[in-house]
Formats: sequence, C-alpha cells, structure tokens
Amino acid sequence: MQEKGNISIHTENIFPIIKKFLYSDNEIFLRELVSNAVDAVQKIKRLAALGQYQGELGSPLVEVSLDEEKKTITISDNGLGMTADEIKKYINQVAFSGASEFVEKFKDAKDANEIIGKFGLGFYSAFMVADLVEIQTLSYQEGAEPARWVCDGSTEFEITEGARSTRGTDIILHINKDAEEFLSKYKLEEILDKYGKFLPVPIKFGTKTTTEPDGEDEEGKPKTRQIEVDNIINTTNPIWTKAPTELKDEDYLDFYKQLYPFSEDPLFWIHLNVDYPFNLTGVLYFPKLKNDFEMQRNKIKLFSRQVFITDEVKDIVPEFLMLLHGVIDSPDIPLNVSRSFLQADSNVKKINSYITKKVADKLQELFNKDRKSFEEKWTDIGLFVKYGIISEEKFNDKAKDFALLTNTAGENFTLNEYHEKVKDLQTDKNGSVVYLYTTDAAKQDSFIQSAGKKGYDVLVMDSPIDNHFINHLEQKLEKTVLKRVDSSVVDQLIEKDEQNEHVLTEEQTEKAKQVFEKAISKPGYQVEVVALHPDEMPVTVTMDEFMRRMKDMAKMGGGMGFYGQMPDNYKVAINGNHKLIGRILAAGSEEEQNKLAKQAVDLALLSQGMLSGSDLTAFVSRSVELI
Ligand SMILES: Nc1ncnc2c1ncn2[C@@H]1O[C@H](COP(=O)(O)OP(=O)(O)OP(=O)(O)O)[C@@H](O)[C@H]1O
Repeated sequence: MQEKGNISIHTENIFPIIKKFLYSDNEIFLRELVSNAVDAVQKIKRLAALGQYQGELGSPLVEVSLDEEKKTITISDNGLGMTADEIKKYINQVAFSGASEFVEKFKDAKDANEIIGKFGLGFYSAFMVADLVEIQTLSYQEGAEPARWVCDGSTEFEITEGARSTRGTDIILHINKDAEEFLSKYKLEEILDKYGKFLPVPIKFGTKTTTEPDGEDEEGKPKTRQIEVDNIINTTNPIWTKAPTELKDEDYLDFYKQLYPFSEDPLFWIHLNVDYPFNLTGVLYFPKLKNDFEMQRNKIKLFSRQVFITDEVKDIVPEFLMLLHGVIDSPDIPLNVSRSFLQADSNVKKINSYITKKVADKLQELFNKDRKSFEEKWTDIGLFVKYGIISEEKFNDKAKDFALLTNTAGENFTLNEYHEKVKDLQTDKNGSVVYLYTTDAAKQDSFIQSAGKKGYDVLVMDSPIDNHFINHLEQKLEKTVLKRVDSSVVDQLIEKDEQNEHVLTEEQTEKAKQVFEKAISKPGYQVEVVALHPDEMPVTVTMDEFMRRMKDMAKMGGGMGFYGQMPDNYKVAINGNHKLIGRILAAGSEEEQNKLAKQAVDLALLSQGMLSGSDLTAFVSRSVELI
C-alpha cells in the first residue's frame, strides 16, 4: 500500500488561517490532538456499548510522550483507529466533517451529540508546531491493516503501510525550530494541566514515584516501598458532570479549593444543568468579594465537553456576573471564533439569559428559605445584585423582590418594605417620598443624628456601585427621590408645608448674614438664615444634592465634564434659633463678631471633615486663643 496525493479543498488557504486567526495561541495544538484522542477512545466505547465492536476494549487511555533527542511529541490512544480510507476521508478532506458522518451513522444512538467533533480543523493545528506530522493507526474494524500517513505541512501527503500492532492511533509531531519550547517536560505538563485537567479519559504523561505500604519489618512496624506508577494528569469525573443529588456541600467546597487554592470559601453556589435548547453544565460560585475587583475577574473557566477552552467568558456570562467563579461546560458555544461572532451567536445569547435567570432564581430561593443568612451575605451579594439590576432589565424584574436596602442601624428592608416604613414621615409637600442616604456614615454623622431626631431613617449607600443604583431607584420607583443626608439642613431635606419661624428680627437677620459673609470671605459659599430647632448646630454647610451628584458623576468619568469644571458651591445655613447667633450679634466689636462667626463656620466644616490645611491651622490657633 503506497499512495501519494494532494489534500483537497484549498488547503493552501486554510493553513495560514489556522495559523493566524483560528488559534492565536499555538499551545492549543496539544489540546486539539489530545481531544481527538479522547474522542477516539469514547467512540470505541460507544461502539462497544452498541454491540458494533466485540473485541477487547482494554482500559481507556491517552498517552502523551516526549522524545527530546528525536524532537518529537507523540499523542497515542487506544481508541477506534482509522483505516487508510478513513484517513483519506477524515484527514485529507479537511472540510469534510468526519464527525457528521459518524453521527449520521449512529444517529439513533443516545447522546450522539456528545461525540460530534465540531470543527474538522483541529488536527491541522499540529502544523503550528510541527514541520512533519505522522499518523500511525490501526482501525478497530475486522481485518483492518495498519496505516501510516505523513505530511510535511505542504498540500502533499503520503499514505503507506503502518507499523501499529494494537488498535488505536499515534500522532507523531516532529517539532519545528520555532516551537522547540514545547520539547520540555515542564512546558507540556503545564499545558496538559491547563487544558486537560478534567478530560473524561485518563491522560498519561510519563510516570511518577509514589509510596505504598509494604508489609512489616522485624519489629512489626509498617514498611513502605517506592513504586513507579503512571502519571495521570486528570480527574475524569469533575463535579459538574455529576447530578446535584449525588453531591454534598463538601464536594462543592473541595472543588472550589482545587480551582482556587488560595481563596476563602465561597458564599454559595449554583449548579447549572440544562440540555434544551442548548447543552450546558457547570457550577458557579459566589465568592467573598475583596476590594480588588479586577483581580477577581476572569475566574470562570469555560469548557467544551470537559476540554478547557478559555477563562475569558465575556458575552457568555452577563457582565454583572463576571466576578463569579467556577466552570461552565457547553459544547454549544462556538470556539476559536472571533468575539463579534460570539456576541451575535444565538446560543451564546440564550446561555447568557439562562445564567441570568438561574442566578436570579437561586437568590430568590436563598432569600425565601433563610432570609437571615441572605442578609448576612448581602454585603457581598449586594454588589452583584445592584449591578445586575442596573444593567439587565430581566434581572431587575426578578431582583426587585429580594434586593435589600440597609439603614444606618444595620437593618435590611426590601424595596416594598422600605417604602412602607418611611412613607408616613418622609413624604414631602409634593407627595414624593424622600429616601435619605449617607455615603459615609462617619463623616456625615452630625446630619444623620439630626435626621434621626426628626424620626427620619437614613440608608447606607457606600459601595462603589451605589451612585448608579441611586439613579436607577429614582427612575424605577414611583414618586420617590433620594437625597444625601447632608444635602440640606434637616428641615429642608424633606420639604413640608408648615414653615418654621426663627426668633431674629429682620434687621438682625440681615446683620447675621453680613457678619457671616464677611467671616467666610470665599467665593462659592451662599449664606442663608434659617429656622431650625435651637438644639441643631448653629451653622451647617451643605452642597445641593443635584450639584453634588453631577460632580460625582463627572469625577467618575460619566461624561459630565461641564459640572466637573464648575466651582464647588455650598450653602451655609445659619440657625436663627441658636443662642450662639444672638451672642455673636451682641458681641462688643466687629472684630469679635468676625472671630466668633469664623469659629462657628469652621466648627461646621470640621464636623463634616471639610476643614484642612491652613484653614485648619488657623482654626486651631484661634481656638487656643479663645480658651
Ligand atoms: N486520534 C484519532 N483517532 C481516530 N480518528 C481521529 C483521530 N484524530 C483525528 N481523527 C479523525 O479525523 C477527523 C478530523 O479531525 P479534526 O481534529 O481535524 O476534526 P474534528 O475532531 O472533527 O473536530 P475538532 O477536533 O476541531 O473538534 C476526526 O473527526 C476523526 O474522525
């Protein structure tokens, strides 16, 4: 048997595509060839199960071996092998999908999908690293002859009689000069570990030494001995291939540790399992969030039939769940294709919304089943939920029932509960319910206290996402506005019909305004005399809610450049009912008035963490003097 020929279907055009576009990373040749070997082993098992192969199956095994001297890497399997005709058909006719014929032939078999090879190009990735590729193979078919195929990466090939005496295939790669880095045991081990750690057939790479018990010595103590065993690099039944009912919490936690050895235990997990209208299994974990979000992205590993593909799951996993950890396995995600294609793919879209729905359902279930524990985890979960609420309408529809608002007392409320809680006291004269919030409870403490005295409740909105969440709430909730607790003096936070009066005469009011304007003598501060309770602070400095929000957005790069450039504008509210104001007005000299007014303003700024630099120094020395 000797035959020479040309590989059909414009192979000349295909090689550069394989090299450049399909596989940006040439290490994946090993993934492709090992996957083919795994497929071959699974196919023979299937044939045996269907009664179409009666011979000895042996233990399924794929072996990767390295010969540094000969500069070869060999991938061997005891799968179904190929006849010379099959080589011509499956290997030579590149675009002819061998798998589709296989499926056609066994289409009545259950799980035929499982064995579809999707691309028909994987084998040729060998030429990314080899300048000569040889196949030695013996088919399972009765009376089959061993066959050998050899190709140097041009469009010419040669088929001759082969040397293999047992069923299966060896793919021998003669590694080219540019790819010699792969002729290293460590490099291969690393690649196998990356792509093959969870393949469904044992993958052997060399041997390793282990210790096993070896009877007892003369004194009756147990003895051990060292033996060489196959170095199997993979776990063939990772947890996502099992049914949730077979698994205990420890199994999920162990698997998490295996994937992320240095991480704290996750908060909870979701086992994904769907076979219609697409195939997908996996386990997604909610990690404990650290502040360094960037570090926690790209922690979801994408597999296709247990072959690791990538940890860039953008588009497949909704953006707001990118901080989740775990694995997703789906043969229905197109691989090796460009991002834009992936975005447009209808399966990818379906998978994306499936994951969104599953996560929402799981959260709802946790909330319903054990609200206390849900609340305890809220600091971590809340970030996902808020992000999801803002970015995905469908998620919002579900999440609005379990999203929580937390107040300064640490109590949690659903959106409906909170509305009920505050609506009586916190409805303004226009009928809008005003939710008060703090972004920094320590800094805004004096305002929180004042609000508290009025019976108002204050929410804590201090996570990085709350800025956006606040805007979202205002859009979604009917007749509801949110105001930061320090955006006005307490009486003006929630405007009511009744107007309070202060005790100063018109003349005194005007005088007080002048004194304070002079004492401040800085642009951007607008002085106003207001009627607050005598126990409230004599002076309060605030920034208007709208202005502050716009400025915050500008700082975060929200396209509000105009507001970013506006000077800071503050309101200085003088409490006409505070006895200190009367004292200032009654002070002996103008100088004395000025000093006291300055002191009162600085105290207000100090209590809000707004006093620093030379102003702070001046305040301290003035205080010393006054004592
Ligand atoms: N080790 C092997 N044993 C038996 N047949 C093989 C082996 N490797 C490749 N083949 C045959 O060659 C065909 C083409 O392989 P190739 O890797 O190019 O495409 P594929 O396996 O169909 O798809 P892909 O690997 O891209 O998912 C396979 O479908 C299979 O029929």
